[in-house]
Amino acid sequence: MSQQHQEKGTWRPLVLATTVFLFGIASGLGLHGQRVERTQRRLTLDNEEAARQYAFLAQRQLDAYASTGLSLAAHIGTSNAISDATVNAYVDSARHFERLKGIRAYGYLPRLAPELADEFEHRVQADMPGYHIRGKRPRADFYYPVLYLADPDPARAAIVRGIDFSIFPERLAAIRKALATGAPAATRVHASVHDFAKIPVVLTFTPVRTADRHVDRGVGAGVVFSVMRVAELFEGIDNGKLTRAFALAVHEQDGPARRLVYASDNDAFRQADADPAHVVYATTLRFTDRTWHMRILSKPSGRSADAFGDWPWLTATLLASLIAAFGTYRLALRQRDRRIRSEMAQRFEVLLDSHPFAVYAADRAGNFVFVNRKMQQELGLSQQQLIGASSTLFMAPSSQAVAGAAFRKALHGEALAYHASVHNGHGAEVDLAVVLVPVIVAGQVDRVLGFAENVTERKRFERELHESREMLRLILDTIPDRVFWKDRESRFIGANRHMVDAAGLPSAERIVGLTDADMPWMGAAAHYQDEDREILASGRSLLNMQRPQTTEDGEVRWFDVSKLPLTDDAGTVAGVLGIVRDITQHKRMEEELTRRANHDSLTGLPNRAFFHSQLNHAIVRAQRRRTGMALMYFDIDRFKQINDTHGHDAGDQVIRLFADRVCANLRASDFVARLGGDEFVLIVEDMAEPDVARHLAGKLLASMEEPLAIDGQALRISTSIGIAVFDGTMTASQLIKAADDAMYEAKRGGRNCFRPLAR
Ligand SMILES: Nc1nc2c(ncn2[C@@H]2O[C@H](COP(=O)(O)OP(=O)(O)OP(=O)(O)O)[C@@H](O)[C@H]2O)c(=O)[nH]1
Repeated sequence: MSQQHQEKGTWRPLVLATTVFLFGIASGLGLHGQRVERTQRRLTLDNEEAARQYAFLAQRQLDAYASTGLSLAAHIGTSNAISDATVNAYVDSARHFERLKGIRAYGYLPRLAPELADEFEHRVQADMPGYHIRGKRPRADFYYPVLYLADPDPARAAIVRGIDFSIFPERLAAIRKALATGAPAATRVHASVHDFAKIPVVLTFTPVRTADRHVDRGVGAGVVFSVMRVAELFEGIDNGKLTRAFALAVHEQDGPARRLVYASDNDAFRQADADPAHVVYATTLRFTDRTWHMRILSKPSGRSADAFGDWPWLTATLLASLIAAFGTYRLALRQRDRRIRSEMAQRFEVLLDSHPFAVYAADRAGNFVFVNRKMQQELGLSQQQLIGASSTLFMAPSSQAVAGAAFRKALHGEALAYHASVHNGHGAEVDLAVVLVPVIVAGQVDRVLGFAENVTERKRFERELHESREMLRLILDTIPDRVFWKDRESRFIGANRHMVDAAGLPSAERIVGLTDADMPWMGAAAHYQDEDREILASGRSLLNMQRPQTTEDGEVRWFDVSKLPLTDDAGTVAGVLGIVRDITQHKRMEEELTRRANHDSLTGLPNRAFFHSQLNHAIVRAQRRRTGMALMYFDIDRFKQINDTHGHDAGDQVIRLFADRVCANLRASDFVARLGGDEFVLIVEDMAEPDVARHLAGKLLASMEEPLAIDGQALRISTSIGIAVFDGTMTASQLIKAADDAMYEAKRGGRNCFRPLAR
């Protein structure tokens, strides 16, 4: 921000505050003048409501008068009789008239034709002695004498007076109107006729219909009347509160002359006409057939405002202006800060809007106050839908706790990162890596900025990679081979379970970094590392190398080892993959097969095939070493007879025992083989002289002298031996033939002897 900006920003609050102070003082003084008036107006408003209520009460009271007259008329209409009892009943039933404020008297005026007046008087006198109708008008159509009269004043108890009400024109007009309309009618306000004080009254007449045969049926038997003092009526409303608080003026509304019905005082009456502004409330009151205009006026307060005498007000004004000025100063400062912040926020928002990450800002309550375009894309919702919404609203249930905890920490000023899953507007789950940064303003975290990277794809890839690694590990651990892989320095990087077991390690992790020198086969480590180096250098595999290995128990086991180069993405050899298969079992089977192929199953001695290869080797050795070598051919004499006499099994036993006796006489270097049947051959090497062969043949002959024990029987056998001594040039066939021929010589010579060296 520029220097000019700062100065402008600093002065502005001061100028504003001073203006507010001066304006406050001026307004305070100005307002003071209006205060009284305002107070008055307020009072007026209050009063208007009160006046409205008073008017309502007045109307209710008037309605009560009218309805009481109607109910009394109904009573007389149903029980038209003349007796003390009926008078008493009438008085009792009419008691409720007495509760009405201002009722002076009420009673019944029968409608009486003049020609029936005498009869009527006579009939009434029977029950009420002395009854006499006074004031009868000459030539009148009807008389309206008082028959019943009641007075709420205890001093003026119920009396019966025979005065004819129709002598008063005012009353006669109202009576006629009531009878003509069938509804209550009232006189205008007039002075009481008999009262000395001439108090203004209104008389109400309510028509009575009766079935009496002395009066016109259906027209009206007469009227119920009541005398009401209007002043008492209005002053009695709300127990006189009305006339204490207000001035009241009521006028008759019908007719050109506005006759005054009631005025609470002369001033009020005059004021109402002179200054309508004093009228708080004006309304019309309906009373039977009459309409009254009522005006309720405010009474003058009598107080006047003193502009400079009201020190508390002025002090308050000064104080208020000072407070307002101070408040304005603070507010202006805050607004300036807010404006600066808002400008900065706007700049930030422009920057953040194009940020490659989803960026948002949340207020202290966790509601979004800003979301950038990427954020809207990630959640699939518009800015309008997101602003104001709770940031936890979109969290997957599994992430709510971690996200909530992170947000609370951020509110304490901590910047932190976490992973969370959210549900976007399309219902899909999105994995986010979120970094929360608290935005601190005036020492307090104002809002929290969130930077969220969509890691859904990455997490899916990691998950798949993990799964495929797990699968690979499972496969590697399942196959019976040992598998390992090494780096360029021949250090193990990994191995399967069999390899780890063979290495005597507790887990696959422990093999990482070790070399063959750390393994139980450390003696072969140098050799193995040479192989590794060769593969790393050449890039070629070394396949199916079979090698024995002696275990810690001393057992020799055979392994088939293949080593292959491991290449990296660039095709460079980066390590060695080794697959080691334990072929001990296979090896043993192979040896067994070889042994079986080269040995005779009956005696366990080498067979003919083995003999031939051995003979060739012996010839080569004899020639090379120039040592003596002889071949002996021999069989059991007359073996056929043994078979024939003792059976083939016994023959087999003889062959086995014969072979044992032969072997018992041989040196380790001698090679004996069974050619088949009872035929055997013996290769004698490294002979110092030809006599060695003769000597050996003699030993063999002698060894047969002891009878064999066959099936509990002693069996004598002998052998005939043909000896051929290698002359240094003979082939194997020549040597065999010479030995064979010599053996036949021995046979011919009588058996149990050897040829040709026998002497
Ligand atoms: N029990 C048994 N007999 C065999 C076996 N192989 C061959 N033979 C018999 O061995 C006998 C060999 O007889 P020869 O060698 O021809 O005659 P010999 O009776 O031994 O008489 P000389 O050799 O002239 O002394 C034959 O009867 C064969 O059937 C064998 O594995 N077991």
